[in-house]
Amino acid sequence: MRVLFATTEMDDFVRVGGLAAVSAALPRALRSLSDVRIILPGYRDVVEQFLHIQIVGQCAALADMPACSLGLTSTRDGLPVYVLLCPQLYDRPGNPYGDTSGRDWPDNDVRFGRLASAAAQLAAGTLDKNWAADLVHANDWQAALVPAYLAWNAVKIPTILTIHNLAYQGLFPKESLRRIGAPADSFHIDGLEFYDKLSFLKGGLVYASHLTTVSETYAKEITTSELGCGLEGLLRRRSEAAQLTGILNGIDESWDPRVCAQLAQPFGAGDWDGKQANSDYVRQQFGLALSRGPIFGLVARLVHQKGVDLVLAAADEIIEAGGQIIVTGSGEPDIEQALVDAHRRRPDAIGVAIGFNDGQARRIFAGSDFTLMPSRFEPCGLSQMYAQRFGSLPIGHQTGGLAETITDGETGFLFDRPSTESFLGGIRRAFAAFMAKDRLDAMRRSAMSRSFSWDISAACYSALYRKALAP
Ligand SMILES: Nc1ncnc2c1ncn2[C@@H]1O[C@H](COP(=O)(O)OP(=O)(O)O[C@H]2O[C@H](CO)[C@@H](O)[C@H](O)[C@H]2O)[C@@H](O)[C@H]1O
Repeated sequence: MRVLFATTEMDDFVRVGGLAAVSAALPRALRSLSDVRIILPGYRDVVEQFLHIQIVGQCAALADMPACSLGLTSTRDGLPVYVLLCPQLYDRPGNPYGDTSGRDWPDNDVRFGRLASAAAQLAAGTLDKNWAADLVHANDWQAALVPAYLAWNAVKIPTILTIHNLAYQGLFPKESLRRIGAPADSFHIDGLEFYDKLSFLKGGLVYASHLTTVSETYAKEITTSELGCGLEGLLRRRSEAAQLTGILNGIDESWDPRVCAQLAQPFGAGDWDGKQANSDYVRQQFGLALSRGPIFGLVARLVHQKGVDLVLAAADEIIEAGGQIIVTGSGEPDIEQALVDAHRRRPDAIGVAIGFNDGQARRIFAGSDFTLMPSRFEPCGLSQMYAQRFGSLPIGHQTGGLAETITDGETGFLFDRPSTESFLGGIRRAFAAFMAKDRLDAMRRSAMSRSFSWDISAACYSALYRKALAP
């Protein structure tokens, strides 16, 4: 079975958030089950990392989308990667979605419309004379129009769209329709139109043969007005037609503190001196005061979803009770600034590293006793799984994937509502566990024994692919 996996981030080359980790791990987990190939935009950072890209096809210009070429290359371990080469759109500084100061590129409609229409051509077999896809697996709004371009070209290939986060929809003014060469009659309530705007995500929700999201809980939550972001009606219909499935993400095998080379000292369950060496390391690295109290880590994209404001509201109580806080991540400038201000107020107790570095994140999971995840919503969440493997007990809001991957009182703590009071309830329970050494030992062992392997998820996707091909 030939599968085209369309994405805009992949840990090997470029990452903004959790999508990059999934795009690196899931296709690899599926490799033994199918011929999976990735398609990625040829961002500057991506192209620079390859020594050789073989040009396999040419895409003609379409509306405002420039002509471009399609290259084929592979990762070090041999996973085929198609790279869409269009320097005019992708050869820019900054991240995949915006400039160096974090502003979205004004032509993101054209940038990701180009990706989607090229991916549709590739899947249909008209770009690379040696390859076509039996099925397309598109991810998030950036690739959500692949099923739409296939439908507009009357190509009948089954398509799966995975929603990693419904809150990002790719909304553009009506005029974008012409810029991306979409048929005028697709601007309709049963097509791309969303409150008089063009929604890339909605295109995928309407045209994909099957939808998935990254936990069963979130698959239910997005059919409600609370978390459906205005798309709940459509999602409810697709769910009722058995066309919306929740498949939990996994994490890759590198998340093993016994062999992780980036740690100050590797350690396994029960080797609490080894874990302590990692705590000493991060405490010193972040310039925190010497302390025997717990360290609370926060590794997240710094956006409203993640409830960083709740962490700031809880900070005084954490510190008064003898705890310290270490945060790393990047995101919205005002949230980054609020964290920097908190650090300036209490440099002895709050450590902040703005930016994202995988090694740094791993050292914080290894050195912290608890990981804070007061996300308002969380489709799946990866940090709480990384944290458990590294013996940092997550304190998470009972939502989405957090509710499925944290066992309350056994591998971490769940709290009911995304409010400071409810969150503090979870934090107080964590302090109590920290004081009871036997309980802490048992919880850490239990958390660290979780595998969160990709194998189960990969088997679910593979079964879904097979079903889509033979309905
Ligand atoms: N700039 C950055 N700042 C901080 N951390 C960064 C980062 N870039 C990458 N990361 C890494 O991404 C992890 C966070 O991933 P999550 O899955 O928790 O959230 P995200 O909201 O990005 O992903 C969305 O997609 C994933 C994948 O499906 C879902 O799990 C999740 O719920 C959904 O919101 C961190 O642990 C870190 O390792």
